[in-house]
Amino acid sequence: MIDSPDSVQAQPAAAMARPRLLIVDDQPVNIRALHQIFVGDHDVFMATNGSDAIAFCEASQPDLVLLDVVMPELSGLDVCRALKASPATADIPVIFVTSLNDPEEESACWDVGGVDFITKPINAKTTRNRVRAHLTLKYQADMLRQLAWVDGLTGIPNKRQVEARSEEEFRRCRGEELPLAVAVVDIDYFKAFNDTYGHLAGDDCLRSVAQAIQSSLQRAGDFAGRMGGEEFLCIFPGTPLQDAVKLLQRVDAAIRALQLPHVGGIDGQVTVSIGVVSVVPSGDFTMAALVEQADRALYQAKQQGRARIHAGEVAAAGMA
Ligand SMILES: Nc1nc2c(ncn2[C@@H]2O[C@H](COP(=O)(O)OP(=O)(O)OP(=O)(O)O)[C@@H](O)[C@H]2O)c(=O)[nH]1
Repeated sequence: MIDSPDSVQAQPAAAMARPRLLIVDDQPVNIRALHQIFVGDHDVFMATNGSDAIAFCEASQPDLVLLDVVMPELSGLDVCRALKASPATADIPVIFVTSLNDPEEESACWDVGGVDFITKPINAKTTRNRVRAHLTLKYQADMLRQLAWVDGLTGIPNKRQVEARSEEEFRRCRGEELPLAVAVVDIDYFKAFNDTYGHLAGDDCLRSVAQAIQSSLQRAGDFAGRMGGEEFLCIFPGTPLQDAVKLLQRVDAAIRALQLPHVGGIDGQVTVSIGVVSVVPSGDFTMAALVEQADRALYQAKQQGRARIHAGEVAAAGMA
């Protein structure tokens, strides 16, 4: 089962090459023993208390944590619980390193989300193999998540991810009575671009446009993805129509700034047409209907000459 994404972007596939381990123990002598086992082929980081461990995980996302159970202030159980509660750190596997020989304590380690145990005094070979097995599982889960949610060509969210997240935002905006703006961004005369410059150049163009769109969305909550072909969808939660148009002018400017030549295009360069609508979701109105209205607005932008933004009226729902 692959989790629904908070935000899944392309990740470097080299994660397994030199995994990043965090060792957490209040006793430096224990840290040293584990450090020796892994330092040759892992990047090893160390923390001597729970707060530092949590802060490190949030900031640096290690591939795996080796966590002592008994520590002053925050115990290993507290640390693991905190990591699992935060979407940013929930997927980091935690292996407990424990000298406890108590079934109840052992059970508590599973309950807070640990993936395995290593008992002290540690056996170097067992420790190595346990860590390797869990790193492999983590790597495979990351790969699956990426394949499922990230567009292979451009590295931005794919249609499935956009649909999952936009449904979530739609429900949230309906609950909070906020406007939700949706825009369809479509490259102009892209067939002619492919015909003139070739399919590989077309792929490069798609990657550049995707990155330009992505980097011009800066507000938390705004997101974009590739819906297929040369079409992208942008979602702006909590945004009335006129504000969405301003945000899209930035998107449009970022794409023009690429100055990608296109002899069959508008002004001799790659441009996009954009259709945008915004609505405070209510009643039976659906996300699919909102996207359909944005598509209609895109059609208008194409009809009016391309290389422009058309702000559409939303039928059958109050305008935002
Ligand atoms: N290089 C490349 N081309 C693609 C990809 N996906 C779709 N296309 C091409 O995108 C083109 C889209 O063409 P049309 O739908 O006719 O639209 P257009 O030529 O952009 O015309 P307008 O949208 O009306 O301005 C087709 O030629 C597809 O083959 C892709 O992944 N890579």
